[in-house]
Parts: sequence; C-alpha cells; structure tokens
Amino acid sequence: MKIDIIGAGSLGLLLAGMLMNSGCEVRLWCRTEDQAASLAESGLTVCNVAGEVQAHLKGEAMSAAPAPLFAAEWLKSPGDWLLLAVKQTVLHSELPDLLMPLRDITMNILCLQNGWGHLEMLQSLLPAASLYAGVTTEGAKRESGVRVIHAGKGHTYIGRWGEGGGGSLSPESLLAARLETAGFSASVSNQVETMIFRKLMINAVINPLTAIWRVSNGELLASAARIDLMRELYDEAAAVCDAAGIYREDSLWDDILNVCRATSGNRSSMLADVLASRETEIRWINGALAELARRTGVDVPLHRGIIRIIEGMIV
Ligand SMILES: NC(=O)C1=CN([C@@H]2O[C@H](COP(=O)(O)OP(=O)(O)OC[C@H]3O[C@@H](n4cnc5c(N)ncnc54)[C@H](OP(=O)(O)O)[C@@H]3O)[C@@H](O)[C@H]2O)C=CC1
Ligand SMILES: CC(C)(CO)C(=O)C(=O)O
Repeated sequence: MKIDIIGAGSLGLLLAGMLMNSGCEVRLWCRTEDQAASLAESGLTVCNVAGEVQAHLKGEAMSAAPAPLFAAEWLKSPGDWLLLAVKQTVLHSELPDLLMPLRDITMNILCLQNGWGHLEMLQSLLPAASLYAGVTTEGAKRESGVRVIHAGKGHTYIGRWGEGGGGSLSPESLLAARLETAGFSASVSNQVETMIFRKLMINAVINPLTAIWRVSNGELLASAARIDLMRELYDEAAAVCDAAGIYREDSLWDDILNVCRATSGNRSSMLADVLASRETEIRWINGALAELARRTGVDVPLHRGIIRIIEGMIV
C-alpha cells in the first residue's frame, strides 16, 4: 500500500514513522523544504513517553518533500491513500489550492482533523474523491521536525463520509488493517458522524477551558468551580446534539472526565496553539456546535462566549 501524508507535524510524523517502520511505502509532504531536508539527513524517530525509541527510519529511507510538489507527483505516480494531517485552519486556507489539480481524480482521502465542517468543504472541492473521516484518540507530540513522541495510545475509527461502510475488502478495511500492522489500534465504523460528534463534544468541553486557564487536562478536575463550568458547557452541547438528532451515549459526561484523567499530564492541542500564538481550531469545534445550535434553535451562550474569548487571544 502506498500512502501519502500531507502535514509532517505531530500526527503526520507519528503515522509516517510507524507505517514506514512496518514496511509500508510512505511519501511525507512537509510545509517547508527545510523540514524535508532535515528528514532526509537525520531520518525520523518515534519515541514513547519514557523516551524509548519505538521506531527509527534512516534519512535515506525517507521520502519527504515540500507539499506544493504533491499534486504533480501524485498524478505521475498515484498512491492508494492520502492522509491529511494538517490542522483545520490549514485545510480551509492553503490546502484547497494545493489539491485543486486533483479535482476530477478518483482517490481515497482520510481526514484526521478534530472538529466538524471540513468534510463538506473537501467533498465540494474534490467531488470525485472518496472521503473518509478518521476519528483518533492517539496522542502525538512533535518534539522537532525529525522526532515525535507517541504520547498516548488510542484507537482510530475510519468511516466513509456520506455513505455506509464497506465490507471486509473495502479500502477503509484495508487501511485499518494496515494501521494495525503498524502497531496502532484501528477499525472501521459505519457511524462516523456519531464518532466525530463524540470527539467534538470532548474537545468542546476540555480544550477551550484548558486554553483559558492554562492548565493541563487533569488540572480541570482540581476544583468544583472548574468541573461546574465544564458541566454547563457539556449540558449546552448535549442539548444541541439532542435537538439535531445526533446520538450521544449516556456515559459521555463520565467519558469526558475520564479523558481528563487518562490524559492528565497533557497540554490540550488548543492550549498548545494559544501558547505558540497559533490560530486554534475553536471555529471547527465549539464554532461548529454553535452553528448547529443556531440551526436547531438551541441557545448556547456559554459556547458563544468562550469562542470569543479564545478568538480574542490570538491577534
Ligand atoms: N496530535 C494529536 O495527538 C492529535 C491531532 N488530531 C488532529 O490532527 C490534526 C493535526 O494535528 P497535529 O498533528 O497535532 O498538528 P501539528 O500542528 O503538530 O501538525 C500540523 C502540520 O501541518 C503542517 N502544515 C501547515 N501548513 C501546511 C501546508 N500548507 N502544507 C503542508 N503541511 C502544512 C505544519 O507544518 P509547520 O509545523 O511547518 O507549520 C505541521 O507540521 C488536527 O486537526 C488535530 O486536531 C487529532 C487527534 C490527535
Ligand atoms: C482529547 C484531547 C483533549 C487530549 O488532549 C485532545 O484531543 C486535544 O488536546 O485536542
């Protein structure tokens, strides 16, 4: 299986390193020539949280190049899967131009972004492509352009966007099997919309509060005042899901508390973005929820307020 990955950040490097280590052909498409050159020189290292090396690929084994070359190269030599491992912000701003030459091409694309709204955008941009959502609880943290930490082992659900799931020989089943061979836990889901919303609810409660209070995920549970506000955000989000007819498990609130415990030392991705003065993904997480609330006639004043607070942090 030949896999292209656009985005050589935390998740992209983790996927590339583990897939290549298990013998898969991977082409990695970076934002900068500098990172592609560093990877060709130093190779790629994946470590676990204890600092032990899980995979090391030598520089000469790497196929890394700047992303603007991707479309022309793909047309010359097509891959089986394209994995998009950039942030929502980039997916909506720079990726459309980069992918435009593939507009009429039939190809399989897996979108790994947290949040909601990107799949519709991509489907209208690339009407011939088969789009899949990848909802992952893997934890990845890039240490440098050539080194990534596998910060937490999770599970990845892969599901066809817009249509029911396929059978055992469907492209998504083969990709899930390939990820399993690489050491990940992965399976196919034919309820991908439910999975996306479940992850969105978790991110909508945890991410903005960690970013505002500048605390780790676990520190959200340190006081009753923090938990109360989390609960109020959750209740608003749950009302939106119910009004929109989106299934939600009864255990979801407890699941959110458990994510805080399981990732207690983690800096959420939104806190990391705020600390690095990068635009956050709030528009596609709480923002998507607020938009759905508007369409279903539910009021979500806390989410609306929190979106403005986070957006005001980046100038
Ligand atoms: N990290 C994780 O554990 C998880 C992440 N996700 C989701 O996965 C997505 C990616 O997250 P993550 O890997 O953490 O993010 P990172 O910011 O670590 O990585 C994004 C990468 O995209 C690159 N990039 C930016 N612009 C372009 C471009 N025009 N062309 C090619 N590459 C570009 C960045 O390059 P540069 O650094 O040079 O700017 C960076 O390497 C997000 O939507 C996130 O919500 C989901 C679950 C877990
Ligand atoms: C689950 C959580 C909150 C883990 O940090 C996450 O997905 C994120 O930080 O974006």
